[in-house]
Order: sequence, then structure tokens, then C-alpha cells
Amino acid sequence: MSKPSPINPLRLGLIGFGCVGQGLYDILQKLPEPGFVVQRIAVKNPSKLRPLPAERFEFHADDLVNDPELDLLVEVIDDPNEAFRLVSQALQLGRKVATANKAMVARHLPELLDLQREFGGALLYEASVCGSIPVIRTLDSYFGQEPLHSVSGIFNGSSNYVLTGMTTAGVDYATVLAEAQAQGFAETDPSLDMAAFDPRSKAVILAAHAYGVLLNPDEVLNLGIESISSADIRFAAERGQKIKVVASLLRLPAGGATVFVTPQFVDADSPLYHVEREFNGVVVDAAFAGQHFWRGRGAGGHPTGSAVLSDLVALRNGFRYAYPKLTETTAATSVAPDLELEVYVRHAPKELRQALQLTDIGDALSAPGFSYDYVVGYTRLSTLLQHRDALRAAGVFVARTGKVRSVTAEPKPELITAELVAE
Ligand SMILES: NC(=O)c1ccc[n+]([C@@H]2O[C@H](COP(=O)([O-])OP(=O)(O)OC[C@H]3O[C@@H](n4cnc5c(N)ncnc54)[C@H](O)[C@@H]3O)[C@@H](O)[C@H]2O)c1
Ligand SMILES: N[C@@H](CCO)C(=O)O
Repeated sequence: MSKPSPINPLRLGLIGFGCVGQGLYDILQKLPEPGFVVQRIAVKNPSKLRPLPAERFEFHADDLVNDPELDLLVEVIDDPNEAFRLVSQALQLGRKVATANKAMVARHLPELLDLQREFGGALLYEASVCGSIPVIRTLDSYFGQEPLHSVSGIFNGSSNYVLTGMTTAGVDYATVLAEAQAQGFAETDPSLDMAAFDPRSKAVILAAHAYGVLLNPDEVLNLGIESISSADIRFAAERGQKIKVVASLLRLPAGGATVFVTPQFVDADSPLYHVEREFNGVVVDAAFAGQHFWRGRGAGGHPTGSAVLSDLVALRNGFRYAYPKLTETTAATSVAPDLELEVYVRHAPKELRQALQLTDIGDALSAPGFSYDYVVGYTRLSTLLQHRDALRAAGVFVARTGKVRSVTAEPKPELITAELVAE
């Protein structure tokens, strides 16, 4: 790779020219000496109106992957399967690639690691998690040796935007979701955001860097806000709380780590309480450094383009992730052991409520003919995972209170950890 200078910048192949691709392109035009030039741009739809002359675009991404004149590739398309095909092909050619595609990275990380080891290429994906918050490189490099008690936060801008609109302005769900889509925050299929598949992918990626575990996303609990109602938001407000979609990565006292993503009641003294709109927030509780909190824009063309740019600079400098906590033992870990979570469950049909086997019921409202009914109690993480699809299909809203404890037969098991956000 030639040394960059204003007259000899590195040549980029840009695959995808949607929200993120255009955001990156615009940033590069605005920088006085970007050190990069967008040499070729591959798009999919020939008839789409675009803000650059038609001759700037071509339609076969493979041509960019195979072009040895390009120094770096940027993959920012919205199709994870095609993204994996293109990125793995590029890595087989030993190319250096930056991607924003968290669904692709989360599902294929083991193969992507193998391809880099075998062919010497490099893949960076800072833009795939929490937009412009530099969380991956910080966990991988700065906290590479330090044990982390927990990493938790708001990892999805669209659902947080919807919650802010419903909570602070009383806007209805559909209207505020349409706003998030219009601003380019949401995925092409917005149910990936609203049902928390997107933050689940991000949590799986962070688990590799924070704990050295390679998780199958399907084994990680994700519950979203598709069924949230103003009654749930009022329930939280009456207790001085807000509902946020919180991803939790926890190191367990018995060893190993576990990950889950669900709505959660968040107290006013939590840093996450104040994270609004498309902003994301990450709370890290490190063994020696203590608590860190980062807040920044989690979605949008410029914030995400900024994260891609930082990857391009890192690739130019020869940086690659070290995965310092990943060993043969940790890589084989799956989500376990089980935990008990205290949850608020609204509007569950009788069979599902029974299936959750709630214990230590703390609060409940149920009256014949009354449309609002809820119950608060403990259930197992594994039970929620088992019934996740049924809960979603039945329109049941589930939120964690933040209390988590080990599974035990005792009626009052020892509280092993109250998550930071619930303190
Ligand atoms: N929008 C955000 O705020 C944001 C933030 C972080 C990460 N991401 C991720 O970045 C990626 C792109 O997101 P986006 O918001 O820019 O999506 P987008 O829908 O705005 O743009 C994606 C573009 O890729 C094009 N495309 C699809 N297949 C293609 C192919 N084979 N070759 C060339 N072009 C192809 C589509 O036609 C579309 O124009 C996704 O993986 C997304 O999850 C988005
Ligand atoms: N759809 C994602 C984009 C950023 O990853 C979000 O709303 O957070």
C-alpha cells in the first residue's frame, strides 16, 4: 500500500451508497486533506436518483473486490448475506475492509476471524456498534487486559428515538417510528430495531472483545418495544423511571459471561436515563478503572461515516483487532449459566403467564374487563428465551426491573448483581 499524502491519497472502493455510504462520502469531501479518495462506487439499483453524476456509479460490487488498484474497501450495504459473500471474498484476497454491518459480523465472526488469519487481510467494524462511540477499539485495546464486571447500554438509536418521542412528547409509536426511518436511523426492516435484533447483534460483537466469547446470536435473548403502550411508559414515570432498551453483558461470579437485550426500567440517577433520541450510551464497569460512561450519536449518516473513517485511518496505520480475551476456551463458551431476572409483564395470555413460571410476585394488577393488566416477578433467562417468539407473537410487553440473581431452589436466592443502570 502506498504512503498517503494529499497528492497520493489511498484509493477506496465504496460498496453501498445509502445513508452511511453518503455520510462517509460527504465527510471525505469536507475534510481539507482526507488522505483518501473514493475511486469507485458500487450500488445496486440503477434507476435510483443519487446526489452525484450517474457516471460515478457502477453495479457490480465484485469488480471492486477484485480490483488490485483499490487500497481499501468499504462495505456499507443493507443485505447481510451479500455483505458476507463480498467481505469474505475480499478477505480471501487478503484485502483490508471496513464494514458497518453488525448483523453480518455478529453471525459470521468465527469465519471472518479464520479468513483474516489464513489470508492476512484485515476487517474493522467500529461503525457496526453504537455509531460514533468508539467502543470496540476501546474494549479491544484500552481494556484488553482488564477484567470487566459488566458492559451495558443503549445500543439502538431507532428504538431509543421512538421511546423518547413517546415519553417526552407523547407522540404515538407509528408516527415517531416513521420519523426515525425518515432520518435514516432505522434498518431497512425496522422490526430489526424495534424487536431488538439489531442491538443483540451489537451485544454479540462486544462480547467477543469484552469477554472473548463468540456467541451465536440466536442463543441471546432479545425482547423489544413493538408492544409498548403509553400505560407502560406511565407505569415507569410514576416510579421516577424511564423505559430504555438495555443490552447487558455480565461477567458471572462462577466464571463465563452472559448477554441479553430487553427493555428495562431505568432510574433517574443512571447515566442511561438521560440518553435520548438516536443517541446511544455505554456503561463499562471495569475491575480497576471503575465505571466509564460514553454517550454519542448511535445512528445517522455522518456519525456512522465518522466511525468508518476512523477505521480507514486505523487500517492505513496497520491496526487490526487483537481480541485479547479470546482463547480456545472462551471461544467455545455459549450463553450460560442461567440467571433469574425480575420482569414486568403486561398483557400476557394465561398460558404464557403460566409458562414464564413467575416467582416472588411483587406487584400485579388484574381486573376482569380492565384492559391494563400486569405482573412483576422473577423468571429465568432461559425461560424468556424459550418463549421469546410466542411473547412477541402475542404482543406481550416485557421489561426488566434491573434485578438479576443466580438460579437457586431457595425462596430468596442471594442477589448476585444489580446492574449498574438499576442502581
Ligand atoms: N443508518 C445508520 O445509521 C447505520 C448506522 C450503523 C450501521 N449501519 C449499517 O450500515 C449498513 C448500511 O446502512 P444504511 O443505513 O446506509 O442503509 P441504506 O438502506 O440507506 O443503504 C444501503 C444501500 O446499499 C445498497 N445495496 C444493497 N445491496 C447492494 C449490493 N449488492 N451492491 C451495492 N449496493 C447494494 C442498497 O440499494 C442501499 O442503497 C447496514 O448494514 C446498517 O445496518 C447503519
Ligand atoms: N438501525 C440502527 C443503526 C445504527 O446501528 C440503529 O437505529 O441504531
